[in-house]
Amino acid sequence: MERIHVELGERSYPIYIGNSVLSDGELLARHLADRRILIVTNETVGPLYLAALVKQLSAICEVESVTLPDGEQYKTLEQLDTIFSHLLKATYGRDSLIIALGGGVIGDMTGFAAACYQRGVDFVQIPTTLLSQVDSSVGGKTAVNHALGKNMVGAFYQPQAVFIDVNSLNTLPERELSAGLAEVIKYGIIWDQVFFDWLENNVEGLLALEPSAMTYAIKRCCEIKAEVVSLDETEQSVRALLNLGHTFGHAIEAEMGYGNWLHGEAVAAGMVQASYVSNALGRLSDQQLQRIVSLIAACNLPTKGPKQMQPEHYLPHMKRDKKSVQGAIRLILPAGIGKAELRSDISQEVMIAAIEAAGTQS
Ligand SMILES: NC(=O)c1ccc[n+]([C@@H]2O[C@H](COP(=O)([O-])OP(=O)(O)OC[C@H]3O[C@@H](n4cnc5c(N)ncnc54)[C@H](O)[C@@H]3O)[C@@H](O)[C@H]2O)c1
Ligand SMILES: O=C(O)C(=O)C[C@@H](O)[C@H](O)[C@H](O)COP(=O)(O)O
Ligand SMILES: [Zn+2]
Repeated sequence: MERIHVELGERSYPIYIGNSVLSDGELLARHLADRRILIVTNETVGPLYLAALVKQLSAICEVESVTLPDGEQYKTLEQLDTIFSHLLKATYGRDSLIIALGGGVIGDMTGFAAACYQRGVDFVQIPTTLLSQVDSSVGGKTAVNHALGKNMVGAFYQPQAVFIDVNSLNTLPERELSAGLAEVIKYGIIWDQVFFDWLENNVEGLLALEPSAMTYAIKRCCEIKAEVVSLDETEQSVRALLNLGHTFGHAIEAEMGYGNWLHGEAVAAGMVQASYVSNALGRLSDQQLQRIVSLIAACNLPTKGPKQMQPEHYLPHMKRDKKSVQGAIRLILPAGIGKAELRSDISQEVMIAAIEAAGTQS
């Protein structure tokens, strides 16, 4: 069992990574005993993992569950209300604890519900997708979508603990595994060239769910995310680097209709588009650009934008991005491999040229 510490003063918490975390009664009891717990899950993950978790928890606490519909299109205020209604009808108090059992959609919504319910109750993340294990369960960004933009209504609200059971990936569809690898690659590009090199040499093992490769990748991503979040919890500076590819990617998700392009797929294409901007500025060599494109393609991820989107379709979304200042778009751009920078001096012409250079799907 691996344990990573997220250092945030009184909001610090552990991340546990292992292959039997969900059946480790002693570990769960350490964090959850004697609490009144509501598990939030969805109609796909519930049938797979809810019964086993409830069985463990029933021995140590009072537990109920609520099951939401599955999909990015349900990451809405309406579904949040379903959680609140359940909590209120069953008279959950401020001493309650909410568990997110699922991928990033369930994690982001449950975290936001926990931040809001009676002005804040404890919550724990049990992420079951690769993407949520390497990224969304850590760091306390919680939110729901708005028709006009991704994650536009939310809060920074940290969990009490994160329990990552690598075995849960065995039931994950291949497309979702690839989507998670997009955020894995992101860490290599923005922070750790050695990790990027390692990824190039271990793609096959990761796609085959080889346990030691997968556990290492999840651990390294959580270490990097914990380090970045500890330095800058509320994205005043360095945390913005975790947004590589997201200004373009969120535009794709919103424009294409939530759920049509998976978050990881949109981020993959967005990282390529951002890399073309860097290349045009002389901050990323042709060879480095090609390595990024090749690694993304090797993970069965898109390297080009959707054929339905012309460059001008991106811009209204990009202007609403949360990193924008007074309507000016700010981009995270690779500065070589293993390093990235926040740039606010990129003209829209350069952005459009990069989207065109990256290409659109045929
Ligand atoms: N808060 C953050 O820092 C952060 C970081 C990255 C992404 N996100 C958000 O996370 C979301 C994407 O998360 P995601 O990729 O996990 O998508 P998701 O939550 O939609 O899960 C993907 C699919 O896999 C299913 N699933 C989950 N676990 C499974 C399992 N073990 N076996 C079989 N099926 C399983 C889900 O039901 C869903 O159909 C987006 O909304 C994105 O904005 C947030
Ligand atoms: O944790 C962060 O910070 C991130 O930016 C991680 C991203 O992968 C994630 O998609 C996040 O939800 C995007 O944040 P947003 O502020 O652009 O909505
Ligand atoms: Zn993301």
